[in-house]
This record gives sequence, structure tokens and C-alpha cells, in this order.
Amino acid sequence: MSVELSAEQKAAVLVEALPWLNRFRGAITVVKYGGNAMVSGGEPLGRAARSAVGALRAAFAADMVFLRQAGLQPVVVHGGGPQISAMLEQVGLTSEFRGGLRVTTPEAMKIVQMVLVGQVGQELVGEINAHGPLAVGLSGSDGGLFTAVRRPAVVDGEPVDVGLVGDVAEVNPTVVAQVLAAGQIPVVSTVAPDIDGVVHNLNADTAAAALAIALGARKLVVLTDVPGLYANWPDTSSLISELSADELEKLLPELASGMVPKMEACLRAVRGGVPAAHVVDGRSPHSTLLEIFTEAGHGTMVTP
Ligand SMILES: Nc1ncnc2c1ncn2[C@@H]1O[C@H](COP(=O)(O)OP(=O)(O)O)[C@@H](O)[C@H]1O
Ligand SMILES: CC(=O)N[C@@H](CCC(=O)OP(=O)(O)O)C(=O)O
Repeated sequence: MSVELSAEQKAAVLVEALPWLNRFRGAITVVKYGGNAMVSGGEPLGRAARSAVGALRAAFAADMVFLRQAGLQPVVVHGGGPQISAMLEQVGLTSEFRGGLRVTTPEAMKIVQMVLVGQVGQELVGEINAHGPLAVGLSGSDGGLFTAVRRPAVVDGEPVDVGLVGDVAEVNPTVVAQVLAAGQIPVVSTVAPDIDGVVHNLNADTAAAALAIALGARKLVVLTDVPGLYANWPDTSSLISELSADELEKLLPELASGMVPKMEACLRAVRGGVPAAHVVDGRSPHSTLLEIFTEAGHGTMVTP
């Protein structure tokens, strides 16, 4: 349902953005766009669903262009978990997650790289560039952006081998800084080589946090497919609007599935000097703009 605003209400919306425009001018903002927030799992969709997904991605792209034109410096780090799972299924491989991380065999790694870099990343670049030549696609290999180190999953407190899954051992943000300095928008796909050149699958939340820290970002915004972090998932009355790093650390052992790497990433970001990390619902159009430019907080905010 769309509501028609009066001219006065439209002006009020613009004026409400003014202090935030001032506060965030020049601010590097890392926006992690989760595969679930893109809604499509890569499966064949009906026409109505396809157009809804298209509209959502277009709204996301418009938000990134808006941020850039408003003087902020957005950096997109994208996921693509459901899209990878759909492609693995198409080629007859199974998907298994442990502690929120995909068990990644060398065979699966080829699909992960193909889907993240060749499909999801390029689609986002195209969507943003519908507004002009702004987006530049990068993978963790480009310019030595990320160096990976093998990462075990943690299940019931025990480390478990999940194959070619990486943590970020080192970030060299020069290539991202160069794209930003050229007035453009980096779109980062999260695969990266380890020190021996073996390409690893990085969880996109983890990579976004590491990049936000290395860039000295003012905000990390994580777009997902729930309104935020729930204290007692799936009790929807337990949405947490704000919590400190210490509070989050206590909650972490109780979290399940994809929320584990996501909230670990938020914790790492704020402990690493990022003043705020937000988890917001990417399924509602323009959630990033609303998060940054309006008074009402959206989703869950983690502070140091
Ligand atoms: N405490 C929690 N609060 C919110 N969501 C949770 C929680 N625990 C588990 N989840 C699940 O985590 C999912 C988000 O993680 P994930 O599927 O990895 O998303 P993304 O693709 O955006 O990274 C939610 O859809 C929800 O099913
Ligand atoms: C190690 C690991 O789990 N990597 C993820 C990378 C993509 C990702 O993180 O995508 P979302 O943000 O959509 O979940 C995966 O293979 O699914």
C-alpha cells in the first residue's frame, strides 16, 4: 500500500535528513548486502516475484548512489549464500552449514567463486551503474585486498573443520581507498587467497567487519532478512533495538545459524573501532537510507 504524502510532509522528510547529511559527510559506510536480503535464492521465480526482487535490488542500488551523491563514501560488501546453494544444487552438490559457515570442498569453492564474483557481484555492479559509471567490482584477490587464513567453525564450543573457509588474516584496503578517492562505489565479493594463493570462501559478514575496521568506517550496516537481532529467536516480540559489545558477547553462545557470524562480525567491528554496527531488514526497500538519514532507529544497533 502506498501513501501519498503532502508537499509539507515531503519537505519535512528532506529537512529531517539535514543534520544526518552534515554529520555523515565524507563518512565511510560499509554496507553488507546479504544474499537473503536480496530475496532471490537463484531459483526460478514467477513474474511477480521476479519484479519484486528486481525492485528491491534497484532500491538498494539507488540508496548506494544516493549516499555517494550526498557526500558519504559507501562501500558494498555482498553475500550470496542462497544463490550459492541454488547453484550447488543445480550441479548436483549438497550444501551443508556448520556453526553458520558453509562446508566448502575444492569442488564447491569453484561454484562459490563463480556465483559471488561472476554472478551476484556483477549484477549489483550493473544495478548501480544504471545510474552512471559508479560501481567497481572487486574480489578479495584484487590489489591484495584480503589475505585469508583457514577458519574452523565452532560447534558446541569445539572447532570443526569446514574445508576451504577463510577468516581475514590481513586487509590491504588501498584498492578500495583508490576507488573511493575516484568518487566511485566499491562492490566487494568475499573470496580471497591465503598466503599460498589458495582461494578461500569468506563469510561476507566477517569480511565486511574486517574491511570496516581497516577503512576506519563510521558505520557498518548489515542488511539481512529479519528486522534485527532477537533475544529469544524466533519470538518476534524479543527484538533488541540497541546493545553494547559486552551485552552482545554474553548473548553470542546462545545464537543460532547465520546470526552467529553476523553478530560476531558486529562485535569485532565495534571492538575494532567502528562506532556503530547495525543489523537491519534489507527486505524493506530503502532500509539503508532510513537507517542513516532518519531519527527513528531501525533494526539492532551494536555500540562499543
Ligand atoms: N537470534 C536471532 N535473531 C534473528 N535471526 C536469527 C536469530 N537466530 C537465527 N536467526 C536466523 O538468521 C538468519 C539470518 O542469517 P543469514 O541467513 O546468514 O542471513 P544473510 O544471508 O543476510 O547473511 C535469519 O533469517 C534467521 O532465520
Ligand atoms: C564461509 C561461508 O559461509 N561463506 C558464505 C559466503 C556468502 C555469504 O556470506 O553470503 P550471505 O551473506 O548471503 O550469508 C557462503 O558460502 O554462503
